[in-house]
Amino acid sequence: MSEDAVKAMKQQVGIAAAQRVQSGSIVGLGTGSTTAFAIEHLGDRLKSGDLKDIKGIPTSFQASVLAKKYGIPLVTLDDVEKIDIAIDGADEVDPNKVLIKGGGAAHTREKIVDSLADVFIVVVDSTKLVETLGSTFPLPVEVLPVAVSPVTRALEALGGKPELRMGVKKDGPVITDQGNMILDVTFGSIPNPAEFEKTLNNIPGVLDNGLFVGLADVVLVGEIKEGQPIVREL
Ligand SMILES: O=C[C@H](O)[C@H](O)[C@H](O)COP(=O)(O)O
Repeated sequence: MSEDAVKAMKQQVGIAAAQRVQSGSIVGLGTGSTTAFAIEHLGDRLKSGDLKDIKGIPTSFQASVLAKKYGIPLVTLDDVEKIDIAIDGADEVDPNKVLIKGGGAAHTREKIVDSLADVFIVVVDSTKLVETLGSTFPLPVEVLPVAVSPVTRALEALGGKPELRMGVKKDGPVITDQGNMILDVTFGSIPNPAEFEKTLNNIPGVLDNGLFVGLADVVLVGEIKEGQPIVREL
């Protein structure tokens, strides 16, 4: 599939999710290239007057920068008791709406925000749909820098092949918004994600991993049909 086609699907699905936000809502703002289109469209709706009085809770510096660019007022988790709706992308989605996230190293904060939302809408293009999790994308694990070596060994003992994520346009490892590092772990497949999520998070030094189990309420999928981008619900 061409890059333009994937971009068109992401844009369409991002807009579709942003259309579901109602005036007065507290909105969790996810991270990544698909959610960026949703944030932009929320800004467009605010500007046109179609949407009023929303407040965003960003899941990363990226989301916060975009929200400011598009005129979305921001609050923190200290300012609100609940989040009405969260919109976020994913790297893999299985038929049970279980996700792998963290391709942008933001999954720890995303999980906090997405799990607090009354409605969590996932936005993906059709290339993200998989039968078995872990088959196309390594699982991101956020790790305290001092614990990278022991956590690497623990992940290997669980059958994974961990690789320290390295920066692009930056020498050395990727440092997350929280000051930690990311191990991308290839498992080949993850047949029991609910149990595995807990097993991984029990390793001392692991902050959180990219498995999102039982959190997604709605998955919107961008597809190309007869040459045009369309959106369907999984
Ligand atoms: O850490 C990043 C996030 O989990 C993203 O939501 C995920 O990687 C999907 O990103 P994109 O929409 O750019 O494919």
